[in-house]
Amino acid sequence: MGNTFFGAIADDFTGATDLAAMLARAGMPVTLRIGLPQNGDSTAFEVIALKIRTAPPEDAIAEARAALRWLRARGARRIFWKYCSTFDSTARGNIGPVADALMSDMNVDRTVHCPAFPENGRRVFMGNLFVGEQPLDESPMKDHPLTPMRDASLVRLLSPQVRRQVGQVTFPTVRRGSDAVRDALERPSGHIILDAVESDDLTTLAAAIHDMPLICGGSAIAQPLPVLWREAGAFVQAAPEPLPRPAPGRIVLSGSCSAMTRAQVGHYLDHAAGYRLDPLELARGGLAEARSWLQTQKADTPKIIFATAEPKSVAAAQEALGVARAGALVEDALAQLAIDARAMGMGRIVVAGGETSGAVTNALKVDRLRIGPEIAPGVPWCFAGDGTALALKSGNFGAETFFDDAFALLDAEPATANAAP
Ligand SMILES: Nc1ncnc2c1ncn2[C@@H]1O[C@H](COP(=O)(O)OP(=O)(O)OP(=O)(O)O)[C@@H](O)[C@H]1O
Ligand SMILES: O=C(O)[C@@H](O)C(=O)CO
Repeated sequence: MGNTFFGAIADDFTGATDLAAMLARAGMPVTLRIGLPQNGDSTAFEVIALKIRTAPPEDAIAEARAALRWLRARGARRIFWKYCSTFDSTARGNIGPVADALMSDMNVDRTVHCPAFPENGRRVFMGNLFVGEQPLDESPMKDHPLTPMRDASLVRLLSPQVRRQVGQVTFPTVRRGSDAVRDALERPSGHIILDAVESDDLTTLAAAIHDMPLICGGSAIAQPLPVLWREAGAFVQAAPEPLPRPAPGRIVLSGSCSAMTRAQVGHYLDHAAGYRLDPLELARGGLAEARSWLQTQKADTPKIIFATAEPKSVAAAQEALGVARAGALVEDALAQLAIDARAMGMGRIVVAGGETSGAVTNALKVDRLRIGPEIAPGVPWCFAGDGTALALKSGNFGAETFFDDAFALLDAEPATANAAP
């Protein structure tokens, strides 16, 4: 048995950094692994970033199971299946199929699902997921390039994906407090969706679920849990360590087409040099022009390379090339450009988009990240072994000024990993 207490399996890379940020906020020394770890060492809080959100369900299940085996072999007693706070999934999965598989392997007959992240406007009321003031299916998530969300009812979204029953603990019970939630969780087995409207509701829920072996959801429910585990003396906490100082060169690479990223890119282009990638042109002419453009740039001036586009233009590229090929062309391009940027001395790299972040971190051969200061709720600076700083931004996270906020924070930061709040 190893010394791991908490083990998370995240379905994409920005989701993994988001979860790691919440644990770091709670003062936890968290290690973020990119892909299934190949080596034997482990720490008390492990987050494994996979890239399985849109993979075929069989592949997603196989990878999640392998991650579970790795974590349990190191002693993990709490497993967290981290998916998107906007429940991003295709009709076939992978939220449900992976949750079912983890339940079977762990031999548990119930788990909870809590995607709510009130600080970022994701709220669950009577089992319906809201983004800001809009139901999920009326929010910009309806136009997501890979996982368009066309329903807001979590029961209806999850039921076709799972073999077990789907139940609910709704808002009136949550507002009656942790004991009421605990009582309500005694009865049903299967998948139980939890309502949460404000961050206080997450604290209520955490007190009711902190001893469950498997928790599924967004990152926010993870923030109130460590304090409860620490009070119970469940793990030994390591001291924070200083972080490296990355090379000052900087670049933003954006493959996210979310509404917020579009606003952030627009804002940054007011004062940064920009190069737009178009999947149709990439298919025709390859990447040479973009690489040449990058070579003309100075390392430490603000710059952005982006495929970020309006839904109409994304749809046109997808129609011509197919969804997967359009996505892969952009991801491969940004991955190669990240390699070029790092070779040019850009040690501060902001990536927008979960799939895009997966492609970039894989290309940079990053296998482990330490967690630094949080730029915006759910987006921390992360530090690779060679000192490169990466901020992996979920599509809809951050303010309009996010890219400037990110670099300003790093310019100012004395940098200690996982400092307690
Ligand atoms: N102009 C474009 N046309 C077609 N596809 C694009 C275009 N730009 C980006 N893409 C693809 O759209 C997908 C965007 O997914 P990604 O996960 O990177 O962003 P996101 O969904 O906004 O972020 P998150 O998952 O963190 O919310 C990627 O596969 C990307 O390659
Ligand atoms: O939960 C979220 O919204 C994010 O961590 C995410 O998963 C985006 O890909």
